[in-house]
Amino acid sequence: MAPMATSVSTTNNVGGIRPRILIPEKISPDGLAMLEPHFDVDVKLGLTHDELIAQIPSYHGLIVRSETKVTEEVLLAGRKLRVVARAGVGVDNINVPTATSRGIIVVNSPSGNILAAAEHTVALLLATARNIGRADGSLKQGGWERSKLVGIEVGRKVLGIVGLGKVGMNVARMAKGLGMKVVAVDPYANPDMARQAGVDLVSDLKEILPIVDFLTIHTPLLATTLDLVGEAEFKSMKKTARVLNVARGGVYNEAALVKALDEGWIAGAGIDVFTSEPPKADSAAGQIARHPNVVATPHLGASTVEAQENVSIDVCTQVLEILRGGLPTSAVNAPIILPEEYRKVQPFVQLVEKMGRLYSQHFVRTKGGLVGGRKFELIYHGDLAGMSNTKPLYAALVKGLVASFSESHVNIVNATMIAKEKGIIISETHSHQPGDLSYANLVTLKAHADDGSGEQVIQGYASDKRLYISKLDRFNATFTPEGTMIFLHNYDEPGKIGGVGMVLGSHGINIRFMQVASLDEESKQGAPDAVKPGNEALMILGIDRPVDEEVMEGLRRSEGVLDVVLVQL
Ligand SMILES: NC(=O)C1=CN([C@@H]2O[C@H](COP(=O)(O)OP(=O)(O)OC[C@H]3O[C@@H](n4cnc5c(N)ncnc54)[C@H](O)[C@@H]3O)[C@@H](O)[C@H]2O)C=CC1
Ligand SMILES: O=C(O)C(=O)COP(=O)(O)O
Repeated sequence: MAPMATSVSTTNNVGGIRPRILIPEKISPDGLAMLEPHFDVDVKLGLTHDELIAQIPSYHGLIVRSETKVTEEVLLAGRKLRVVARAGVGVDNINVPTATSRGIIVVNSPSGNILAAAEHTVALLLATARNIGRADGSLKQGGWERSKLVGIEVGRKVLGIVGLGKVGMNVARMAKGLGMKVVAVDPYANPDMARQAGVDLVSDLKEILPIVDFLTIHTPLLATTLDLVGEAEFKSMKKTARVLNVARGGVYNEAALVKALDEGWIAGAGIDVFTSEPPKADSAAGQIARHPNVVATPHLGASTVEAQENVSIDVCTQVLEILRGGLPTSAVNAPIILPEEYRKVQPFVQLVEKMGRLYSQHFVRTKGGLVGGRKFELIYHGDLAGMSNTKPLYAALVKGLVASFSESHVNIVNATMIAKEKGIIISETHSHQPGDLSYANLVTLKAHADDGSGEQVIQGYASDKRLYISKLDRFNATFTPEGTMIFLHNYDEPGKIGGVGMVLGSHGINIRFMQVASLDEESKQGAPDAVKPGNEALMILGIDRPVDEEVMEGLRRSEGVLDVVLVQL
């Protein structure tokens, strides 16, 4: 079938790069309307896996439900991808480890559809108890079967729940409302919440299997939950028991379920999800879907108008935020950071990244040092010292440090992994010393070298959203780290500025700003005779464009110049 393409918006931004978002599944328009003004949103339903791989390279965002398999191949082909959004809960159709290693943020909507899923579970519970599917089918075929379709009541019956998470807990409350006794197994559940909901929490699935009249599983599909209920488990259940699955195909072993139904080990099942969707006719899943004692639905748990609106708005809000450089509220592969925390830390994210770039270009060139294999210390002073979630700052430092020598796209998702790969060790210190408060928020970056080249220091602060570097190694300065800059280490003698101005002027290079930073007090006193004690300075020049080696050589040859470094920030 040819893919159906609907371009919700195709206009481009002035100046070109307008992020593109691909949507290969039906997503409620409520969220998409938020994206249209900012991005090119292409809804292309019915793409095959190969078509998805062919199309993904030009997209920055991908929004899916459960049908699209976001495999390693798709993620590797998605060279521009920044975010994969799952408009729902389960991310088992997304290769999250690959996304993480590529720095792609995976977001979901953890609670937008849980009420829908819980209600669908209850719908299947009652449908299996009262043979609703068969009765409806028979009547539509012209039948009028009453005695064959006698059901059972659910009130006063025992419901076993495996996985007392968001969906499981909602099912528990609804079942209590139906007058059921509820028992649950979940090693990570909150016992107080269970008690308050009137649920008996037990530690072992084996304990509840012989006593339940209905069993429902609400765990994600993990290695530990695959085939949670197999032949042995079905055999230990009451012959009158019914099982429900609105979680994921595979938590009940499908072949064992067919056997349990055929052999009469249990009485029936209500199944919404299958190991392969749609189930293949000759597979166990297909047999389940067709079985007369099964009420089957085609993965409809989240398919309500309300749930689809919720999940669409939830994930589109996050996609918007991420593609504008912000952070999501429910990333599957990134730490959670609250919006107000992020607003506070945001200017420092830029500052710390610049400090990392400055380090890797300035110190590595002047001292012949290394970035990889080094130990760095980030020290937060003033108000920043009180921040508990400094993960964005950590990530920004890794990004700044590796930007000059690596193609890696570093972000909050993969920063720890990339730092580890490069042998960069970063410790963070929250300094509460009163002496630190010359600025409200100050960050110090220290690099400790094992090779004897000493300790390097960069200090900076942000004020009114402007960034400043206030110390570079032994020099006190105040400059804005941006654009192309030349750092010229020289003897502090008259005539230096004129000489440098002449060299740059003769090559037609404009100086945006210039500053002479002097040695800090401690260094003035301790300076060795060879460098004329207290007589060193660091000239910092902001220039309007990158310069070539000839200009740099000209500067190096100028009288009294010790060292010249070109830095791009
Ligand atoms: N059919 C559908 O359309 C929908 C299906 N779902 C699926 O429902 C499932 C549950 O979703 P939520 O409740 O939102 O997840 P959740 O993460 O809130 O809850 C899962 C619970 O399972 C528990 N658990 C994990 N391993 C366990 C084990 N071995 N034994 C017992 N408990 C275990 C966890 O402690 C957690 O409390 C997911 O697989 C999700 O994809 C969710 C929405 C719609
Ligand atoms: O949210 C989930 O986990 C679901 O299974 C819902 O899947 P869907 O978005 O309806 O394809």
